[in-house]
Amino acid sequence: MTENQPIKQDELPETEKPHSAGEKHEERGESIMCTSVKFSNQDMNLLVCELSLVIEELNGLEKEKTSKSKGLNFRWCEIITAQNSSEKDTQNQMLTLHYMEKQKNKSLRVKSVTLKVTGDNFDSILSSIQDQCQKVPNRPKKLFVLINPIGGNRKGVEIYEKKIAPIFALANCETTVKISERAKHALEIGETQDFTGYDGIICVSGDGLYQELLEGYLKQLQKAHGVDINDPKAKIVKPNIPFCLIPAGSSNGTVRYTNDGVIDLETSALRVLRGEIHSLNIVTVHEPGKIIGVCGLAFGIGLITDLLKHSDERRWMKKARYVYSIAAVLLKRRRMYDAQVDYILDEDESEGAHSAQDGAVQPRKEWTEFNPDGKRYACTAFLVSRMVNLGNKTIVDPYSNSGALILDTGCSNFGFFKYTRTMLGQSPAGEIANLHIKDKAVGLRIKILRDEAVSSEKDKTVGLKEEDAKQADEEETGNRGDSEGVSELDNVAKTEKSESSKSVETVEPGEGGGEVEQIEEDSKTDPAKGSGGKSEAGKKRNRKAEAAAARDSELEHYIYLDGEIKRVDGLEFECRLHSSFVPMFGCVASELVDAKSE
Ligand SMILES: Nc1ncnc2c1ncn2[C@@H]1O[C@H](COP(=O)(O)OP(=O)(O)OP(=O)(O)O)[C@@H](O)[C@H]1O
Repeated sequence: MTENQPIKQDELPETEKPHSAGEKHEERGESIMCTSVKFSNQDMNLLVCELSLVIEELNGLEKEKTSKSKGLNFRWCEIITAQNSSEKDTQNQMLTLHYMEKQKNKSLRVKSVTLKVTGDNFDSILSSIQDQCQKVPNRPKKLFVLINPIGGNRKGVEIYEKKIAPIFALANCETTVKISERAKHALEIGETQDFTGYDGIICVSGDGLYQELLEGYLKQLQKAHGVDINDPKAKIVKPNIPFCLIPAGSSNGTVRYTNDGVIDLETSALRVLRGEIHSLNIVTVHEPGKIIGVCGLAFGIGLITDLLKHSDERRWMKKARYVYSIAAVLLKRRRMYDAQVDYILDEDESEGAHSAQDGAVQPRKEWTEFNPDGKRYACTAFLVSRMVNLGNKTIVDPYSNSGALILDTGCSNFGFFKYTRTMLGQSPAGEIANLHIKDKAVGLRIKILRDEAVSSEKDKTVGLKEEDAKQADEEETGNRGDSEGVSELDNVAKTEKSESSKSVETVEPGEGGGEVEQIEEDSKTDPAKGSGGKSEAGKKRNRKAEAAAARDSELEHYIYLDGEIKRVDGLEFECRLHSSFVPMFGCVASELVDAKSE
């Protein structure tokens, strides 16, 4: 495979196990060469065929008609290579076949079998097998490898050297290996590296490094083709070198979705050799006039960002920070924001609002405004893949031509948990009050509106630094001590329990809006609490209100991109989904294959 050849997609057969020689016999194709071998102490034939490598009993063809013959039938994509292992047995000509085998848990493992060649054409049979291995469609000959040394549990380099490099070496893949030296280094590498001649780009990392490398590479590609990547309507050029992620990150979402749920180092490396390629959607995220990110999993604003930022600031709490932040943000400081949201749906996928041929954005539909009363949101998220409802569970289809929008206009905590469980593959959530799901989304525009009254209140506090906002936050959640933290978590459980016993509760828009509204309300009835209040309690409340407003203004400037939070200056974003865009070594989830064949 060379860089400019079209990638042969989805060409490979679905099964991944060598078959007994009698099964699927028709799939072996024409015989190219044959020799006699000893296998399991039996005299057998070794046949190099067009489609497969067959080890079968002598006269297997005739025998097969009457009884099931012993032996194996490997597709070429399953054979890694063949080696001369005669040095282990100088009296005989020994040939070792290295192949991949699918395990019960869907992972792939390297296996070997050694045969004594009793025929007199040892050298030619060996080179014939090696030739066939080189001809496997999409099996790379030259790979570019980028390792994140600090991703996940910081073992990227060790993982690559011990587990991955030997597999690529076995398959005679030439590799160029680089280690990212700092944050965003991958972006620079993507923009500047000459990828000519590479048949695959391998990221030994989590999702973050891969997204950075991809973004840089896309920028390089568009520049070379004179396409303005900053324009959300531009037909951006697709990469034609397939990617693969070796899961060395923390969450490894891309690997999960593209590898049938298997997050396993060896399996990912073997997927590269197997050469099965499917293309993933991406979403480009733009501010007016400029691209600000590329995502392969999800984009979000609001609750999802607030949660991540809250927990990021408490890294010292280790894993407990997630539970703590969920409790703190959901129960105490749920922020609502005003926004105008517009979207485009790909309602007729058969015709395709997006052309799968060139990845161009060709929406046939106009933007539709999503217009709930009051335009208030707790969260807006754009999932890059569709969630497919399989009845008893949901599954992410990363190869669908569209994504899903989640518009939370103030759903209850229980609704939020219920939907989160759905996204993790549990049973479909069904209707949830104030949670609006738009399936087959291909475009999203968000403009955060800053209400004049609130805005002027916030503007007064703009001078307050982020630290002041944090301090207010700490006053509310951080300084209450462990026992109170625990009791808050208890409350989560209680809330969940009580809410689960009734029908989904509707939260009025603004109810979760935090303390600002509450204080404004209080000030109407209690002058001491109002802005003119002179009492110490009143002043303290005012200070807290100002700090909370500053914090909310601050949070309005954070967006969520594939698990990372990013600070941006503007309040207006446009997201465009580019379907079937990034070629990725992987497979289709078995449940989706089953569902489609039903
Ligand atoms: N040498 C380095 N020093 C500091 N940061 C780095 C270095 N190399 C890469 N990074 C940064 O590490 C960040 C996270 O990388 P990555 O996604 O690989 O791991 P992760 O966050 O643990 O996994 P996941 O994204 O799956 O949760 C990226 O944003 C990247 O910029």
